[in-house]
Amino acid sequence: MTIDQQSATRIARVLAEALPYIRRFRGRTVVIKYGGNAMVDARLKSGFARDVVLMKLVGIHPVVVHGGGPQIGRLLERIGKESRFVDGMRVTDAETMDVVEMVLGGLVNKEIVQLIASHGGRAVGLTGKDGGLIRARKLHIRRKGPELEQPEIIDLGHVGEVEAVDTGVVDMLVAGDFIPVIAPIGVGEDGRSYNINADLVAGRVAEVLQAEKLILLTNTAGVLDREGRVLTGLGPEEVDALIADGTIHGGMLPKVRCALEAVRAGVRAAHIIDGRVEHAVLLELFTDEGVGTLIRGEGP
Ligand SMILES: Nc1ncnc2c1ncn2[C@@H]1O[C@H](COP(=O)(O)OP(=O)(O)O)[C@@H](O)[C@H]1O
Ligand SMILES: CC(=O)N[C@@H](CCC(=O)OP(=O)(O)O)C(=O)O
Repeated sequence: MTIDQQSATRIARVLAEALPYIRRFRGRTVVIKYGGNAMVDARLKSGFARDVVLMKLVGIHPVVVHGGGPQIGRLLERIGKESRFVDGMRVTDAETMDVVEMVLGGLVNKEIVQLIASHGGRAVGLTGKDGGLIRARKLHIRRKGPELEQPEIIDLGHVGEVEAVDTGVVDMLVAGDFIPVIAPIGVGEDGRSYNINADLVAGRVAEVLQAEKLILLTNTAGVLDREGRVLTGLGPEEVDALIADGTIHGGMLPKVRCALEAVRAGVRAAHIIDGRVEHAVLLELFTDEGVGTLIRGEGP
């Protein structure tokens, strides 16, 4: 194959820009949360898989945690069940839990594993049940309305939060040059399955692995202000204010919360980026500008 002068110059420029980042991140772990809303078409899914395989090729260790909320919603709709969310969390009764487990642990997980395989990578799909990866406990949401004296406790059914992460199985896969692909299902002490928001799982996995980066791929350009502009360099105070005035709500709530937790707990950086942009992950990793919203820890 021959390449023309213009393409050769462009490739050389891209490589020169990427090289310092490749050197910096080699041997380090990057946790990528692949949201269901970012899995929109075959071209984008393929681009995502290619990026993950390329990272591995240059010596970075990607660990994928995926969502699949819209995919769960579609199957529930087919069986005549309505989806209901509280603060971005799906209310999950026993029947919904079965659907969640089938869609996340089966359909979506294996689709991503296969996508990575078709681009030359070796991925292994896991749920939090495999190798004792994610111990969960029931999540209780507390809400304090202006008219309430005591906070109201909302029962979301089989919705969990992460109690503990044992990354033994992930470490083993990474050491064997595999790419772990994790579905956000945890198991309680009682042996019950829990549906956990994928952002929360990604954040905790990144923490325990002390990842270089946590990258959350979603369907917006990042965290947006009321005028729709992308905000970046957000710390705890800014995030609190944006939640309080309602600018950040719904599905963006668990993202910003887990990103803040992760950077507080030692993950070097957390980013919320647009999964609808082709090669968004590589643009974030390997360009000076990066993309989307950077979440920072304490201080300016
Ligand atoms: N300030 C905000 N900036 C961007 N998106 C926001 C904001 N507040 C709420 N959202 C909502 O959060 C959604 C992303 O969360 P979610 O639907 O759970 O995506 P994912 O499937 O990627 O986890 C956006 O599509 C948007 O509707
Ligand atoms: C408790 C809870 O809400 N769990 C999520 C798990 C999937 C998920 O997080 O998917 P996205 O990342 O695509 O939103 C759900 O049932 O939709």
